[in-house]
Amino acid sequence: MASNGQPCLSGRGVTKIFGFGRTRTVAVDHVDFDFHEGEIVSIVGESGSGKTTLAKMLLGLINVTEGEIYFQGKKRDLSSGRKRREYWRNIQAIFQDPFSSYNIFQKIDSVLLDCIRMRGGGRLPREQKIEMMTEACSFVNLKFAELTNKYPFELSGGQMQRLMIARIFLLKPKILVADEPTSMIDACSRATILDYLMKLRNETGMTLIFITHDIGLAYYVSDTIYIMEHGRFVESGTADDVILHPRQPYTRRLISDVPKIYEEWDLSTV
Ligand SMILES: Nc1ncnc2c1ncn2[C@@H]1O[C@H](COP(=O)(O)OP(=O)(O)OP(=O)(O)O)[C@@H](O)[C@H]1O
Repeated sequence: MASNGQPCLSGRGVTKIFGFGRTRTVAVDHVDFDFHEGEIVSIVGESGSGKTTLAKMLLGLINVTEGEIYFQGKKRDLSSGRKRREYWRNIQAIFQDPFSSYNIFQKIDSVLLDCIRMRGGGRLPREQKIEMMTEACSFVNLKFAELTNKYPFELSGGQMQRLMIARIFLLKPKILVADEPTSMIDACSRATILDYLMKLRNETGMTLIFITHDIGLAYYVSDTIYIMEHGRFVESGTADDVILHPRQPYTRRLISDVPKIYEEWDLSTV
């Protein structure tokens, strides 16, 4: 594990209830967690298990009904606009649909300049900003010079996700929540995106939280895995512990849906 052992984001009894009476849904039910600095964590569960709701609470996009979230050891306080903006400097997200992640009227230059501004670099000389944007694009193998004056929708889905990672490269948050970031792109781009995310973690030491239904992907990328069923964490531990020695029937079922998850591929039979 690349973690240095300090919990960066923790939760105790974190719960989210939507609606009242007959429409009442307990989407996340008293979950406890400790995500450490530099750690890659996956939260794995089937559709409707509460993963996205938990991700939104981590990001401070929706309120917690019950329980507490701690950021760097202190109770998280999002009670004012200033505190929320400060928190969002530290935690960022990549969502599954790159097409809906951009404002269609905003050119790529402006998307990246916003990130520099958010990091306090708004008054830097133009040449320095261009240098920073060029570096961020080349980190994900995009050429900034070819992107200026273009709109994100002129890129492919895979290129848009890479641009998302270039944004994160500029923003350098302490925590990145990636909610099914590869589910809408082809298999080849998927491996590339995962590799860039891991490279980014290695270079910046950020905590990476993957939200996914894909336990195979979780095993490939994670230090730690949390298994979510009906809003609860039913099992958690190192990726090897959870995948090689699953204790819960639910985990075993998720694993059995991915044949040969941890066996070597025998290409001689193909
Ligand atoms: N805004 C909302 N209002 C009411 N119920 C909601 C709301 N958002 C989510 N839910 C319910 O909470 C439960 C958990 O949903 P959530 O989207 O968190 O699951 P998920 O594991 O992310 O699923 P998926 O993988 O399909 O995105 C579901 O029963 C869902 O219907």
